[in-house]
Amino acid sequence: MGPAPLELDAVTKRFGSFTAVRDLTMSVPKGSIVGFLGPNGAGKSTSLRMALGVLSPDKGKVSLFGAQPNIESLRHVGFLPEERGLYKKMTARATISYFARLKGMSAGESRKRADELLERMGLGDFARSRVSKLSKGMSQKVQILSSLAHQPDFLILDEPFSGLDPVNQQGLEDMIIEEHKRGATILFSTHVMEHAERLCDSIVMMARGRKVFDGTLDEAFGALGRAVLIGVSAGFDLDAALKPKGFEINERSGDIWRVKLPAGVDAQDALRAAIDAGAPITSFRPEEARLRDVFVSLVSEAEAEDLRQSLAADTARKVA
Ligand SMILES: Nc1ncnc2c1ncn2[C@@H]1O[C@H](COP(=O)(O)OP(=O)(O)OP(=O)(O)O)[C@@H](O)[C@H]1O
Repeated sequence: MGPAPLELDAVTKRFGSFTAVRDLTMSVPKGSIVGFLGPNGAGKSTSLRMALGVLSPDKGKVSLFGAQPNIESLRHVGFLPEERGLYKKMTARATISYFARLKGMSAGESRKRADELLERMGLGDFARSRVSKLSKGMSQKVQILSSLAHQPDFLILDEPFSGLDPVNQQGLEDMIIEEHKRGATILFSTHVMEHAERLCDSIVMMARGRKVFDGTLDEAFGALGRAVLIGVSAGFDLDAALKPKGFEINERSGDIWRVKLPAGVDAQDALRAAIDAGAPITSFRPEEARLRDVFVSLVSEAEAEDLRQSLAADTARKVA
């Protein structure tokens, strides 16, 4: 099986007194597609830079194919950086073939591969156009193709979907699936949950430099808990009616209430309890959890925890 493409073991990265990544442990197993999620500033790009050896961690250990990132292991990696940048005067074809050659492909092979990839991404007619003549989305596609032209074993894509329209986002999803079928392991960062939902085996979620979740999609939905949405006629207090029956309501939108389902209790039980309590029910729908909900819930928990810790630290300072 060989070593995992990537293992981060308790890595921490500080910039001055600011900790961008704190004690992050994660693993990207061979053959997986892992989504790396988190809001702006969560520490995703910093972690990916450490994975590639562009930044060194202040603490902890990075292992790329079983060793510290080095020239040999990096040949097997394709990387799309968050900061985009291509040589404006080069043609699309020359750009892709140049990056493939840097990673060891022969000149002839790299040109053939560039043509193939440009055709596949709908850019066949622009193969000989200079990058300066391409639209923003087109040059983004050229940059993505440049990262995978040498058929890497491990693809690390930092926000690959940003800057692409919905049709091209779909094209990129298809390409990621193809790369995976070819045998590549893939790690990509995003804050668009839908891509992760469709593509990933597992996800790692970050907030404020800390890992807040690491597991499969099913486990992520499990972390959120199940719920049912019950609509009642205006003015009825469903919370007051269901609380004595052991149900908890944490959200409400107009007259639609989100009733949490404790373990072992299903949606029908909540409906029955609401009817028994005399609720004038207008609608009933078991909630279909989305990754977006899990994300919002875990990120807000992490933010609340941060706030609690800083208030506690403030109080401790004042007392001292
Ligand atoms: N070289 C640096 N010097 C100082 N601070 C930095 C540096 N690089 C990143 N940071 C800070 O570290 C934090 C994490 O940044 P990072 O780019 O890793 O987040 P991210 O999760 O990739 O966010 P985004 O989705 O916005 O790209 C941010 O607050 C950022 O300002």
